[in-house]
Amino acid sequence: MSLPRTAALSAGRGGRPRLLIDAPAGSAEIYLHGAHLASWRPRGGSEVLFLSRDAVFDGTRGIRGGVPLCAPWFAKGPRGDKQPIHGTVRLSTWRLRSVTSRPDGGVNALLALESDGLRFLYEVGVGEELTLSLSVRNNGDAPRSVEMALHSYYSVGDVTAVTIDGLEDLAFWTLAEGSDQHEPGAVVLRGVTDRVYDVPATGHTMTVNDPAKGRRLLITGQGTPNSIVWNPGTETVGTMTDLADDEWPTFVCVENAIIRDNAVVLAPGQTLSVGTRVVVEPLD
Ligand SMILES: O=P(O)(O)OC[C@H]1O[C@@H](O)[C@H](O)[C@@H](O)[C@@H]1O
Repeated sequence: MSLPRTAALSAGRGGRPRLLIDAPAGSAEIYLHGAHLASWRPRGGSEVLFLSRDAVFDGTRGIRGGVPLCAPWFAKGPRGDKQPIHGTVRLSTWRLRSVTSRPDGGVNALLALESDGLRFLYEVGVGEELTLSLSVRNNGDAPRSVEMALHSYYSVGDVTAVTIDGLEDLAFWTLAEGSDQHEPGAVVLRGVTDRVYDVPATGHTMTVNDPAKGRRLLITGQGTPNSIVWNPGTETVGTMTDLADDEWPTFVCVENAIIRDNAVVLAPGQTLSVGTRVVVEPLD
């Protein structure tokens, strides 16, 4: 496979193969382990994604930060009986299928994975905007239940000062508060936050306002009727060996997903696609 001059395959952290993209419209780093986007910078801008300094790159677990892919299930699956947590694809080594330059100065990278009768394709569009498109096809001969999440970790200046627009009055559930919770106004993160929202599946935008970095992130889902907002806070950060104790204020996970009651049963030959688009703007 030939690569454009704006991309190179090389050994990254832990000697793991990763694709480096340095194109006129933006740069990125994608590990083949988990098809894990670990970095994205629009040209002239700063890093958008969070990556823990304690992230593990030995292939035994998902990389803490960036954009882990959760599939073919999320957490322990719709019935709570699946392992490993968040599915197998973030632990699998993907194949790089193609890397192409775009006329707008961006680059598209396409990765593929065949796993347990499912064929995954993942396109990462790197430029002034970030586009992530993940599809799964049931290549087996029996129906398969599938969940997927683009588990994005965004770098923020101070998570306690962050507000998230676009989720006001939408129903969410948490383990602590139960289901069908509602909150008026923007989401403010106070302590451990782990919410699953029901949102319009396509074209719904959430805005992460980050005054400490002076920017906002506009995150728009495609085929994703759930959004997850997660930050471990001081309460749970200590239980995580691949996240440093002082890092929780510096990121927020805002995930586009299709999980739980929205899990899809794919007939043989059927495909399910989800996506996310991220745009960075200065905060006025
Ligand atoms: O530690 P993991 O498996 O990467 O999961 C991190 C978090 O991922 C979030 O999506 C979940 O809602 C949280 O419950 C979970 O703690």
